[in-house]
Amino acid sequence: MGADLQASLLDAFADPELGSLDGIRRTELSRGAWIDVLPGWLSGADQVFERLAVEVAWREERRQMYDRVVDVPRLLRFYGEGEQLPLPILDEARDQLSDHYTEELGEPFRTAGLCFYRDGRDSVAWHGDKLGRGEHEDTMVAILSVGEPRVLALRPRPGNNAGPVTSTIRHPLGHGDLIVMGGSCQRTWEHAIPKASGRIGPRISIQFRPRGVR
Ligand SMILES: O=C(O)CCC(=O)C(=O)O
Ligand SMILES: [Fe+2]
Repeated sequence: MGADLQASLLDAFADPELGSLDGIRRTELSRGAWIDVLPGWLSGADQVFERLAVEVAWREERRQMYDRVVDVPRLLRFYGEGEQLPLPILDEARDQLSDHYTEELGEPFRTAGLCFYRDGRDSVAWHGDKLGRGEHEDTMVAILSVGEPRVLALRPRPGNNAGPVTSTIRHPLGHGDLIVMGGSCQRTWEHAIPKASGRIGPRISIQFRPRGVR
């Protein structure tokens, strides 16, 4: 049996567990934005994916796009402040992130937004999480990814005399990986999960945010 297959079979039975955040690595972008990345933060991620896929009351949403109403191309569930999260490991993840970033962020992570990408046709268009404070203040959005690896793309926000967009970053997010977008990232940069072609399995993203950021 190959080592990869053996590891994935073991993972299928393992209870979920978070590693230390000490090994997280920062990349400075521009204009005060940065990303911190830690591959494989969550082990036993198979169980987390399976349970979230089945147990969460996923919602389809529709949004006004210019003169039409269109389906949002992913399923959603938002857990506001104080709402019970679907799995204890998500409380652990939020609390560990709050501890790790306490000095730099100055407040805890409080909400959890979940997205379910059913296949490669599901996506998120370019945006910053700037409903609320992200538009004016530095903040952080931490994303834990489980399931099919998908690319998180980042680019400087167009306009503001930003010049041509030459610096799109395509960051692959795999099963159990963590990325934290920080500093001015929500207002000076944008991010997206582009559509993907080929046989793309489902992915669930868990985004932790402080109060008033969305
Ligand atoms: O799926 C992701 O990792 C990103 C989702 C996202 O950007 C959002 O919901 O604001
Ligand atoms: Fe976002």
